[in-house]
Amino acid sequence: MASATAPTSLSLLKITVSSSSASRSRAAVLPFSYSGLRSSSSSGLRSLAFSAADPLTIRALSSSSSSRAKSNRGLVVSAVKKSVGDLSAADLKGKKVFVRADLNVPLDDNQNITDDTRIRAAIPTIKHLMQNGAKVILSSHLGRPKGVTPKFSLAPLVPRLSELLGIEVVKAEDCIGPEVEKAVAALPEGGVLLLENVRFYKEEEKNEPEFAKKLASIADLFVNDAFGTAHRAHASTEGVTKFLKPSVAGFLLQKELDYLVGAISSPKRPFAAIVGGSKVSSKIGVIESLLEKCDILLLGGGMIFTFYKAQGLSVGSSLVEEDKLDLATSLMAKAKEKGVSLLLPTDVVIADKFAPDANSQIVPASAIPDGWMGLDIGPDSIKTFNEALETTQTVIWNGPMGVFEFEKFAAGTESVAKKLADLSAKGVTTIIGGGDSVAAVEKVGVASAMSHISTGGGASLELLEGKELPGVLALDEATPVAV
Ligand SMILES: Nc1ncnc2c1ncn2[C@@H]1O[C@H](COP(=O)(O)OP(=O)(O)OP(=O)(O)O)[C@@H](O)[C@H]1O
Ligand SMILES: O=C(O)[C@H](O)COP(=O)(O)O
Repeated sequence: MASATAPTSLSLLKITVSSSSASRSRAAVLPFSYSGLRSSSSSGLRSLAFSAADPLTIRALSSSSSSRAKSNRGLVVSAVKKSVGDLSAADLKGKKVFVRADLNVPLDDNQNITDDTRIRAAIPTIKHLMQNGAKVILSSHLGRPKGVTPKFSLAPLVPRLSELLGIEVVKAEDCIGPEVEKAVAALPEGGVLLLENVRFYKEEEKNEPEFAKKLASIADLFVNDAFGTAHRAHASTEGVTKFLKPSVAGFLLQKELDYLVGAISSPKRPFAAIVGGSKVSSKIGVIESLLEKCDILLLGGGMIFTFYKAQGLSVGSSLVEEDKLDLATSLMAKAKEKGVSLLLPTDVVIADKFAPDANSQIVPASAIPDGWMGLDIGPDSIKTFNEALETTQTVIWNGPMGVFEFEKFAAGTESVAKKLADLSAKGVTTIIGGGDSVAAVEKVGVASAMSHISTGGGASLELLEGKELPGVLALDEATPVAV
């Protein structure tokens, strides 16, 4: 298997060149006005927690990013979004703020939270609002319920939220209606009311204006911090912006955009992308987008066998997408044309069946016997990948190198995770683009070492493909400032 990387695209940010300093926005100095990057060696979630106490720090440019800012001189980035950090204390004090977060966390059969990452990631914005005397009305979905479904209630989140916020969070039984209005009226400054799962209403996913209007009616302004749901045009992510002004980005949303768009749009070079996962078909957009940006592209995971086969190699019973052979050939040609160094694994760990206890052996990529399937990248590939990564200043990773869920085939993925942690400690910007690569990084215990770990699965993939996220697009534009 191989590794993969995440590309980036910038259709979200329309960049124009200007020589006039008067027309430069703040984004001309800070790469994008919705924030500046923190130190590349800081951990994503740790730095978020830090910025909760001092939200301005999220804007502070680290020494590593200041060189990037320099290279952006003369650029005006438009379509940038206003942030909660742009609002003054007077804008917030006593105001009812509708905060959309993505608190879609996994629960076990006993309704215990098995991973609270998304709750912790939402805390900085909520704390900032509390500290500024706002009344926080917190909204989220959980799962994909069809109507009111008790097992998808947000009630199990209340104790953890209360613990992290240091106050007693009040829970509403609904997300609209008279009871909610009463609870909002009783909310003190600095208080937090958690609304019930907004997807208990089918109108949420249909983005029905009347429903959005009802949600908006209980608040004065809107903060969207739900990065993981920003690719959905739903009533609580997009619809409410039509009824609430200002509508601004929260700190988590800012940070995700900083890394998944900002750090990749003008990276410290060399810039490597590692892309893995099961199928090339699900990563076409990401690979194509990354090829426009990166210097080195490392490929791993199940997708590499389609590339091998396209080159005429035998792949045994490895995962292959026969209808994507031409695509693999054209991606290789595109890499050449763009001057991107495309690295495919040179050896693989093969198995006689798809199982944790399969027999395994290491063979050159060109010597996979019939009846065997490649389930991980081999030691030579790991060495080559590590050497290539050693030269980089920015790395983005999306998708495991192999079937890391099986211990026997986890070495390639784990070595990439460890290598990125090492690089991070040396000041390289390391970005984990969501999905299984995040699980791998957590499994290895190096999550806190990375510059940024995305809280979005589908949202991060869409962003890396260069798609515009409706939940971001709908927010107010930042006011340009002369510099
Ligand atoms: N050689 C391989 N053969 C079969 N499956 C593989 C191979 N290498 C990796 N995989 C599987 O790919 C899966 C992850 O692929 P996927 O495309 O979902 O990547 P991802 O980046 O996690 O995507 P997402 O961000 O959408 O979750 C893992 O479950 C892993 O076991
Ligand atoms: O887990 C996610 O990716 C987000 O919470 C979005 O959930 P959804 O795919 O059900 O919209």
